[in-house]
Amino acid sequence: MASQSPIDELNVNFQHVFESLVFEDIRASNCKTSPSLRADIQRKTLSQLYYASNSRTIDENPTDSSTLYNLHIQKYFSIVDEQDLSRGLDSFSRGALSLSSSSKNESKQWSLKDIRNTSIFQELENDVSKSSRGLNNIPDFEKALEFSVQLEKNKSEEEKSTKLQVTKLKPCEPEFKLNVTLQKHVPPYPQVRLSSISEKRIEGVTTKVYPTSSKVSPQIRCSMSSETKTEEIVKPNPFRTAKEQLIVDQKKKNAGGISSSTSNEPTYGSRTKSLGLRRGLNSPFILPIKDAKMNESETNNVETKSSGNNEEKIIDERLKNIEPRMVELIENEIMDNGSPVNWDDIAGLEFAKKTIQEIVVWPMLRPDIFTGLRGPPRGILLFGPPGTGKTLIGKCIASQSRSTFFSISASSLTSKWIGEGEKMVRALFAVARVNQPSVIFIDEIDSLLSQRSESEHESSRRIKTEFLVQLDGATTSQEDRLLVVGATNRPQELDEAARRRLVKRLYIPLPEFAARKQIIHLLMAEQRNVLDEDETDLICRQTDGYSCADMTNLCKEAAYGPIRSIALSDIEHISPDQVRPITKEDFDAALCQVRASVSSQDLELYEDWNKRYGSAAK
Ligand SMILES: Nc1ncnc2c1ncn2[C@@H]1O[C@H](COP(=O)(O)OP(=O)(O)OP(=O)(O)O)[C@@H](O)[C@H]1O
Ligand SMILES: [Mg+2]
Repeated sequence: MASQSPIDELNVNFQHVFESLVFEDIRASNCKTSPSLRADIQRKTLSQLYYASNSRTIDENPTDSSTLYNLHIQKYFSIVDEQDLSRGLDSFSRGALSLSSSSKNESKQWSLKDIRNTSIFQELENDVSKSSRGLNNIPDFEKALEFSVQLEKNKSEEEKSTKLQVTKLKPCEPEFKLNVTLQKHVPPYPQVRLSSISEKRIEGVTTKVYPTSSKVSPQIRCSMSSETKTEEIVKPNPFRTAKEQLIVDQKKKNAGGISSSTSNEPTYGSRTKSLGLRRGLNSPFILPIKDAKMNESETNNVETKSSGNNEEKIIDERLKNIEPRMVELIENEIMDNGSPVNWDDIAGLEFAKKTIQEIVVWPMLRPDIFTGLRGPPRGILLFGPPGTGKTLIGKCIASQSRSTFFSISASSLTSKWIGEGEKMVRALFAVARVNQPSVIFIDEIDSLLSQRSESEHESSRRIKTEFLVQLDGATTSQEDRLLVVGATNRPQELDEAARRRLVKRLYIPLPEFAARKQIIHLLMAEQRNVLDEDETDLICRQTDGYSCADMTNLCKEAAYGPIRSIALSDIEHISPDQVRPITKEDFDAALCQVRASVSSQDLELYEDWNKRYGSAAK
C-alpha cells in the first residue's frame, strides 16, 4: 500500500485529532446542534487548515489542501446561508457585511484569532516573509489556547512527514503576536467576504513584521512580530470578538468625553475611602461605599479649608503617608472601654499595681509634672506564669488611664500580604500618636517580638524591626505620650532589643496567701456561702501554688456543689434562693477536680528571669 502522502496523513490526523480534541469541549457542552457553533467549528477548521497548509513543509500538494478547504468551505457556507434558522444562520440574506463585520456567530472561543501557538508560528517564522503591501492586522491576540496543535517537522528531510502531536499546554502569553493580513481573496481559497474591510486604524494595535517567503499563498500572509514595533495602517478585523468590540466601543465612548466618574451615582470602591480622615473615637462609622455628598456631610471634626468653590480636607499631618485602609483597621482595634475593671478587682500584685499607676495614670493626670526625666517610660513588660492577671491589668489600664487604649494582638498586625505587617505597625503608632495619650497593650508580645533568628520568615522580621524603630527609633519624640504594655508568659523568648525598650519589666507572680484569700472573698461575695475565716484560711493553705485563674476555677467548681446536690427532677422548679449555700465540703470536692496549673520548674524559670531582667519589687 503506497505510503500516505504527508498531506493525506496530515489531513487524516489533523482532521481527526483536531476535530476530536480541540472541539471536544463543544461536544461536551452538547451544543453541536446550534448552527452558530457548528459554523464556528467549520471556521476554526478552515483557519487551522489555512495556517497549517501555509507552512511550506506540508503544502506539497496544494490541490489536496484546497480540496479539503472546499469541502469545509461548502460545509461552512451551507450552515451560514441556510435560511432555516434551526439549521443555519441565514446570514446571507442579511448581507455579507453583517456576517463579516459582526461577531454574531462567533463565540470568543473559536474566533479566527484563537489560532495561536508560538511553536506553529515559530515554524512559520523561517518561511514567512514580509508581505508586499500594508498589513491588515487583527488586534493583538490574547492568551494561547489550552490545547494547541503542535506541528513538529521531522528533522530528516527525506521522510517529509509531519507528525501531529497534540499537547496540552498551559495558557501562555504568546511570545509572538500573529498579525494576519487578509487581502482580497482569489479562488480557490475560501471566499471570506472581505467587502466590509476598509482601511482603518485600530488604536493601540502595533504590528510587527517578519519577512514572508514568496511561496506563502498570496491570499493569506502571516507575518510574525519581531522586536521592532511599527505602527501600520490596520484594517478592522472582520473576526472581532465581542470583547474586542467592547474595547473599541468603550474607546469611542471615552473619546466622546462621557466620564462616568463625574456622575453622582454611588461610587463603589473606586473612591479613596473617607475613613482615612481623622475621626474622633466616637464618630459614627462611615461606610466606605457612599456617594460623594454623604461623605462630605458626615465626616466630622475634619478641618475643611474652603478655598473658592472646592473644599480641601486636611488629613492629620501624621496620617499623611498612612493608607486610609490601614487607619481604619487600626481604629477597629481600639478597645472601646469595655466592662470597666478597677484596681481593687485585682487581688494582690500590690507592687505591680503601684508601679503601673505611677507610670500610666499619674502622668496622664498631671502631664505638667511628669516631663523630662520624670517622663513616663515608653514600655512596660508584664511577665509571669499564666493566669496571674497580666491581661487583667491591661484591661484595668484601659478603664482607669483615661487614654486611648489599643488592644493589639500579633494576629492583628500580621497579614497575608507581604509588606502589610510593617505598614500596620507604622499605622498603629501613627494613629496612637494622633490619639495620644495612648496605651498600646500587646498581649502575648513574645509572639510578635521573639528572638530574631536566621531561620525566621522575612515578613515577621520586618514587623519586628518596624516595631523596634517605632518603639524607640529616630522618628519617635520623647514628648509623645505613648505607652506600650506587653504581656507574656514566655519572657525568655523576647528579643533583647525589645527587652531593652520595655524599660519596666514587672514580674506578675503567683498569688500569695493573702491574694488567694482576696480572690476567694471577691468571688464568694457574689454567691451564698457559709465559709468562715478558718475554713477560708484552710482553703488558702491547701491552694499554695495555685494561680489566680486556678483559684477562679476552684471557686466556680465549688459553686457547682449545691447544684449537684439537687435532684434532677427538682431542677426545673426550684427557685434560686432554695439552692443551698456553698460550704467547705464543696471546696474539698472541688480541690479534687482543680489542680495547680503552674509547675515548680516553670516557676523557677520565671524567678530566674526576674532576678536577671526584672524590675525587682522594693
Ligand atoms: N490578680 C487577680 N485577681 C483576680 N482575678 C484574677 C487575677 N489574675 C487573674 N485573675 C483571674 O484569672 C483570669 C485570667 O487572668 P488573665 O487573663 O489576666 O491571666 P494572664 O496572666 O493574662 O494569663 P495568660 O498569661 O495565660 O494570658 C481572669 O479572668 C481573672 O478572672
Ligand atoms: Mg493573658
